[in-house]
Amino acid sequence: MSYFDTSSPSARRIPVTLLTGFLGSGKTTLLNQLVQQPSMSRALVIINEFGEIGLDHQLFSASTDGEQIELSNGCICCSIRTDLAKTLAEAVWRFSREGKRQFDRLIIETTGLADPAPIVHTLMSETRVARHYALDGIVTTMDAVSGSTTLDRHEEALRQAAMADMLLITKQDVASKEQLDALCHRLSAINPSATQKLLDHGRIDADALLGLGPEDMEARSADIQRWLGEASSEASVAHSPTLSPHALFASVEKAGVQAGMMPAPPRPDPNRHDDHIRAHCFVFERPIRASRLEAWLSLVTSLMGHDMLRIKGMLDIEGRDRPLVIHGVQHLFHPPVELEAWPGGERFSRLIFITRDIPRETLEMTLGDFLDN
Ligand SMILES: Nc1nc2c(ncn2[C@@H]2O[C@H](COP(=O)(O)OP(=O)(O)OP(=O)(O)O)[C@@H](O)[C@H]2O)c(=O)[nH]1
Repeated sequence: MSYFDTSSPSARRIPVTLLTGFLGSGKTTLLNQLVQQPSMSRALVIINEFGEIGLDHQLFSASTDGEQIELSNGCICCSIRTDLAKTLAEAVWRFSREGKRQFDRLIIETTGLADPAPIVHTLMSETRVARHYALDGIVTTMDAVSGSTTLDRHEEALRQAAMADMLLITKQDVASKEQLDALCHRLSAINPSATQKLLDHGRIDADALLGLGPEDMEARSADIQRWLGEASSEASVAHSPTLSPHALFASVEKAGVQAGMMPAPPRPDPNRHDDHIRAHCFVFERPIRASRLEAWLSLVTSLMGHDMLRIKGMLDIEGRDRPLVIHGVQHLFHPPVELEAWPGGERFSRLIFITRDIPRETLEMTLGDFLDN
């Protein structure tokens, strides 16, 4: 029997959960919890990351043996939509053994800047995809601390909230009651039909996220587009040449992580989402002194405020053997987490900044001053 045989009951379409939510709102944290649970044990996970150096897939693979695909050459809602379609179509045979598919559910974690509508469109309208997959639901994480500000400032967040079947409100433990109430109230106005749940560090019964069953996603998507006042779901993205290296920092290539992560020349710029939002990735080969990095991070977050959207890092800190993972979401820094081992045995620091209207040179100049002294 072939897995292309759609007449067979075992070849029913594969349910897809679209996991979305703004930068740093807790998608990877949730995903790591979900894949530990029996109902997700045969899930294939696709992680789409913004910027040429991805960390999420490494943090995810550190926590599970499950099958995963990393897409980091751009955002699947815009610049690499065709890559998504191709990846989905190929996954059916790529993750098969002796004619049997090795996964029976798909979870797609989008970038924090993704518009879910074009992704839904790809799932439903690309014949080679729609033949095998069916949307099971859109789950959106919302950060209770920064959620209201993010909805004010970023249309992407508004779209993610508006399209959700389930809204998972994260970080209630560090939010004030006013922040939490205001966000829940606002979300009810934006998307009254979505279920809202409070999430503590990603902990939820995975079964609660299954079968959310949008009946007519196409119609709903069109309604939402109208509601958002936009005529088309097609995103247009400006592309620019890739980053130029700086003497202070080892290039990604030198650090030996080129394979599968750096874009080939004609590809869209993976670090650029639109004319304003950029990912700036830095790699350091030598261990970093914690006190200097801390001083620098507090300087840039206080100076650049809301325009510093997200900081992620896996760091080789002087005096420590294990990697330290740091997460900054706008003004909030989460407690760092020490991993058991260096993913893939590659010991070096990587720092990723997702910014609005902050040129790379500004970061390089200040970082250079701090780390040189
Ligand atoms: N206090 C608290 N922290 C949380 C909670 N959920 C997630 N976090 C923290 O928030 C930070 C960002 O979480 P991630 O899961 O990486 O967020 P993300 O949405 O995948 O981030 P991007 O990939 O940048 O879009 C991490 O430090 C998490 O530990 C929560 O419920 N409470």
